[in-house]
Amino acid sequence: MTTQASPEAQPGVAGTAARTPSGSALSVDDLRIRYGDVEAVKGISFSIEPGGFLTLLGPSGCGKSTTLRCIAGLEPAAGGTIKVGDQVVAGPGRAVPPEKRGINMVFQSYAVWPHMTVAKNVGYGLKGLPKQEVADRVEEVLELVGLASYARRYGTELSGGQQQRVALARAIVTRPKVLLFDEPLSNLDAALREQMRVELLELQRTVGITSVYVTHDQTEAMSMSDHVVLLRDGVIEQADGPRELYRRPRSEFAARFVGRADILPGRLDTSRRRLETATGIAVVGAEAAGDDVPLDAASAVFRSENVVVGEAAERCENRWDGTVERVAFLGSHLDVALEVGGASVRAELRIDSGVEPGQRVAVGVLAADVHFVPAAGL
Ligand SMILES: Nc1ncnc2c1ncn2[C@@H]1O[C@H](COP(=O)(O)OP(=O)(O)OP(=O)(O)O)[C@@H](O)[C@H]1O
Repeated sequence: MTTQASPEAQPGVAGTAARTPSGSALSVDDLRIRYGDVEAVKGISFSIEPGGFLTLLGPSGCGKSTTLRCIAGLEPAAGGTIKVGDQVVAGPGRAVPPEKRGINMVFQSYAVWPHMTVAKNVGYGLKGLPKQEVADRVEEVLELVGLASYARRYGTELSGGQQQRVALARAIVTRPKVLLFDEPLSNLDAALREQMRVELLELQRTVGITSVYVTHDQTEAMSMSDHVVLLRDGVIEQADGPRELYRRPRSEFAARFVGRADILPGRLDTSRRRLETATGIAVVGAEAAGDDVPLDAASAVFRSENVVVGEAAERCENRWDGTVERVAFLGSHLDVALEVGGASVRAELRIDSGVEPGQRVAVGVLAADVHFVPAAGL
């Protein structure tokens, strides 16, 4: 498990196993959450500086939503501490109620009240404030989410994307310290989802609100976050900046979960830069494997888009003879399955590469694109 912030992690967010650093907008330290005998979250720690955008990413059941709900105060913590700014909102003998945490949450189901106008939906959380102030603040946020001209519409008269914007406006109008998002875009179709991703991030940057976002969609996580906390079975598998997580996954699980990876298990030699598979394929990397990688149970990892064939392979330190097994046309590229010395390698090739099933080709990968992780199962 890695909880170190990477050198290229953006300012604003830190994945860390250390005690809650001062100056964080939100910090979670050794958080544990139980459902009866089942420990759903097993001691996770991370923190976000003001204005940061952190994503909890992972497969179904890894504990993302449970963690988010616990931060919101909707689930009790069985151990550990949650702080919003300097205030402990959950900790030994302490559980601040959800409405007193200074946190708002945006859900997958927009929960927009159909019988109320957009303005009433958004202003609901401001009850008790002077009428004019409510009107001004509602107008201000509706402007921000691009719904200024929809104030008098009813919830039933809105599209899915517009409802999600209302939900967003309602969540920010009370000016919470932290905003939580639970898969907010998953009910939208692909095109709208992409558009909303951009809009949501722009809004987050404009308002500068500290955000925690839950998704199982790696594209969403990579494109929106300063920092990604990848969860697996209730523990942190890797906490890193999105680029670092993609370029340097620290495990086979992380490599497979984020992007498409080729993974060749084998033994490292003592230089820790050269691996040999059981079938005798040698794979060299530009950098030596880290100390956490056992010599006799390592895997070489590289991205499918970094695999080249034909003449381009001549430039690569890793050059193997291969056979094209399958070619699938995916619009933007070809997904090509290759057999290389008994191992399977996937390549993403240009659509004009001219490869055909059965063809013998030179297959290449630059050493700089290879790195080593512990073989799975350890
Ligand atoms: N109310 C509950 N009672 C018992 N177990 C629960 C409850 N809610 C969640 N769990 C269990 O806790 C674990 C984590 O669930 P959680 O919903 O946090 O996962 P998730 O990563 O958000 O998954 P998904 O993407 O499917 O929502 C799972 O094993 C789940 O079965």
